[in-house]
Amino acid sequence: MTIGDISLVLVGAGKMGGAMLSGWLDMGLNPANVTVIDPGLPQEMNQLAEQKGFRFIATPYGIVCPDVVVVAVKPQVMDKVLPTLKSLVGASTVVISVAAGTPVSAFKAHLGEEALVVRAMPNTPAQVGRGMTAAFASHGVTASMRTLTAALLSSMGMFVWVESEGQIDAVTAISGSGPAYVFHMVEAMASAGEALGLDAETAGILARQTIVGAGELLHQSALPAATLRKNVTSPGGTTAAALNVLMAEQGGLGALMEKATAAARDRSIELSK
Ligand SMILES: NC(=O)C1=CN([C@@H]2O[C@H](COP(=O)(O)OP(=O)(O)OC[C@H]3O[C@@H](n4cnc5c(N)ncnc54)[C@H](OP(=O)(O)O)[C@@H]3O)[C@@H](O)[C@H]2O)C=CC1
Ligand SMILES: O=C(O)[C@@H]1CCC=N1
Repeated sequence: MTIGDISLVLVGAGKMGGAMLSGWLDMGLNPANVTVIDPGLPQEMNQLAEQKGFRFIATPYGIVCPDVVVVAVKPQVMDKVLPTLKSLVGASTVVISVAAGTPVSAFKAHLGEEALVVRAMPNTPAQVGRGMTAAFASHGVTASMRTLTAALLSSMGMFVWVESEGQIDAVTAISGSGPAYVFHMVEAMASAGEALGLDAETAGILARQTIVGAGELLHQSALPAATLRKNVTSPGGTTAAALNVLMAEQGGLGALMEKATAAARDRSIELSK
């Protein structure tokens, strides 16, 4: 089965649901086979539905056993949303949840023990085909369903399976939330540029384009990040002066990143309770 043949219901048309949907439509998902459910009927998604030709409705009604149901609502509303999905999930429907925290057991509790659940953790660069998604397939998900899930999730960037559900908490902390860390780096570099005397507009352009360029270089180059870093760093030069601060064992970025990602991982675990 190719992505063009999949019948898909997306529950939750917010930032992540919308990003995935844009990516999938660009990659060949047939809009005629797509239904999006979101009670708020957000205006932006309404316009996209009219433009692309998929069905956009407020409540799950008149949908029978799609190949895939993707759940992209906040973990906090999951207990309210899942009971409304029981009637549309068939024996061969794969339920792919992208929610942080919500465990497979919560899906089975609402949809039935036999429900075929995949927990996936994408990120918003999926919107432009540069996503990173990792997923865990629960008991009962067959090889062909894994293939179908992998086809869908790898269509929006890179995709890997993880072998235990617990690893999804770490994935969430690194690649799920990760784009926000990079966007914050742009903000921090722009502020630092202003502090060094650049005007706000120029500092913003320099910071943003530096991250864009470094990201594209990482994308196009086969070299490890450490080598690309060394290629910028002249001995005794300006980069080395900055890296002495950023790579300091005490108070450097490494220690800060460990602390930040541990906080994200812990929050993911908390959300599962
Ligand atoms: N944003 C990200 O980068 C990532 C998010 N995720 C996960 O994706 C999920 C969604 O996050 P995000 O997109 O950021 O959140 P958003 O709030 O942007 O999106 C959630 C959407 O679900 C809608 N919704 C609420 N109740 C229902 C319902 N009963 N049926 C259908 N839709 C409903 C919300 O409507 P309303 O606003 O009107 O309540 C909203 O449009 C979360 O579980 C999050 O953990 C995973 C990876 C990355
Ligand atoms: O912030 C969150 O909880 C979600 C999960 C990963 C990215 N956004």
